[in-house]
Amino acid sequence: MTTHSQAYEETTDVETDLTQGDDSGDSLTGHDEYDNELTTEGLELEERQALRRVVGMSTELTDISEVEYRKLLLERVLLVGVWTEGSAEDAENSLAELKLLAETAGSEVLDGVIQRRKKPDAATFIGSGKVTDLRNLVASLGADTVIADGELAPAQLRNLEDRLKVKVVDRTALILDIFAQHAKSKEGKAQVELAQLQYMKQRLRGWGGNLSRQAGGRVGAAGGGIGGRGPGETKIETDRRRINTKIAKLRRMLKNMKSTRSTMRQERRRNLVPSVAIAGYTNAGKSSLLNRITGAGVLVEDALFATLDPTTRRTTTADGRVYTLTDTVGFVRHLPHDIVEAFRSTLEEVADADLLLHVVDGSHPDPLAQIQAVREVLAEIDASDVPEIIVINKADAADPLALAPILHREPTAIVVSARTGEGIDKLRELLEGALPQPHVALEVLLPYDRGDLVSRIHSEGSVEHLEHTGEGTHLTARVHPALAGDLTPYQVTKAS
Ligand SMILES: Nc1nc2c(ncn2[C@@H]2O[C@H](COP(=O)(O)OP(=O)(O)OP(=O)(O)O)[C@@H](O)[C@H]2O)c(=O)[nH]1
Ligand SMILES: [Mg+2]
Repeated sequence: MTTHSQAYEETTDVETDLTQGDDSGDSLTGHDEYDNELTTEGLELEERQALRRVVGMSTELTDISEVEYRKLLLERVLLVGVWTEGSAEDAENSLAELKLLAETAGSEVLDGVIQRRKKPDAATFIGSGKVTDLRNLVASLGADTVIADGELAPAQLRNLEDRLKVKVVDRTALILDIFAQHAKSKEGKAQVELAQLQYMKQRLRGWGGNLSRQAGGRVGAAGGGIGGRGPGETKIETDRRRINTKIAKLRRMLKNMKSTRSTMRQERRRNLVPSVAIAGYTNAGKSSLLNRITGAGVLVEDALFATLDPTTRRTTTADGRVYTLTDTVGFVRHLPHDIVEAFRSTLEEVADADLLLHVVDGSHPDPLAQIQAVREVLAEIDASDVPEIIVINKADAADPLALAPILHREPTAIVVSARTGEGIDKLRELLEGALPQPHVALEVLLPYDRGDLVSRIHSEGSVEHLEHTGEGTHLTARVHPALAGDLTPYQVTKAS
């Protein structure tokens, strides 16, 4: 018997009953078998309460341009998951992560329940009989929102809201909400808004269906004008049109921003400055690592998705070669596709890098799953071919025994702690060795009045040997072709 007491201190009988058994539900055929598992003793008394109208339900889209939807106002939430595959522990980890996400979004998690099913119910996500029990639980806890650990189809969302009588939100909407709260730059905000609108557009039917009923006989939406009034369907059509217009506008805006960004990138390319991107699961310590390596003061927070805007810092190798290090948005399991799509231009930073520091939280209960999830996103943004160094962070907090399986799977991984500095020197060494080497190897003798060229070799190339002689500075180095051109007059011999 497994319980969720780890993640949810206030574990109820409900969830323990739902997590019986220890492997995938092969023997389970239909949802009816589950309908009596949820024990609800003592909940009958709450029956009447369950039907009460919960404050904060009204989420009618009055003005699309405000993306009202962004303000989910999740307050007292109940989490619900469907455990379809993997171990009980995996299912619990997933719900524990959902709890972190919900808290990051600013809500108070009252409880979490998991139902063991072969697959989510097509109509109601959890078994249809379970919905009644869930409604009782919602009522007894006084929850105002239910968050489903997955992506709900519009019909599932509508059905659940109808029956639970509280707002229902899925994992995707929750992540979008966090992104909306954290986006700071103009580009970041536009990207999130685009993702939200796309998500909302697909669900307009579901939301609209509920909303038109909620709106009752009210006349039209504010700003809707003559065309905006009338029955729900018409309003949905109006909303859809407005959303499409807004989406097109955001796309244009982002396209312009993207070209600025790629100009900046091209500039770096032209100067042949190697670029290193720090990628990894959210909260793995990417920003901390950037700070530790470069001394940058990037925001570090024990929150998911603290960083949405990529920060690039120039720094130098031990031998003075300049490279850039970019901190990026964190990844998460099932990162909503709309987000990946919207953040594509930001994520191109990763795909375009010469080297990837893939940061993993060594103190996390399931670091290998994190690595897997990150690699899935990397593949989605065509970054699978970028050379990668796996950096297992938080060594100070991790159980050394827990690190063994990761090192076994990823033998070239390096263990560090951005907090204590452990392993950082070794990481720098590894990183510097993995930077692309300039192609042209040469040997030059530079007169002492050409100190400018000596410093260029240091910052743009890599010095293999340096000696001060009577006639000037004698250097063997590798440099990029443009610099090699400038050095030709001083060349002693030329290797290939
Ligand atoms: N114990 C320990 N905690 C760490 C270490 N590195 C980072 N942290 C903590 O982990 C949390 C997340 O760190 P961040 O650097 O913000 O992580 P991030 O990967 O940038 O997170 P997002 O930007 O939210 O995706 C913070 O509370 C850090 O203090 C470490 O080496 N050891
Ligand atoms: Mg960060």
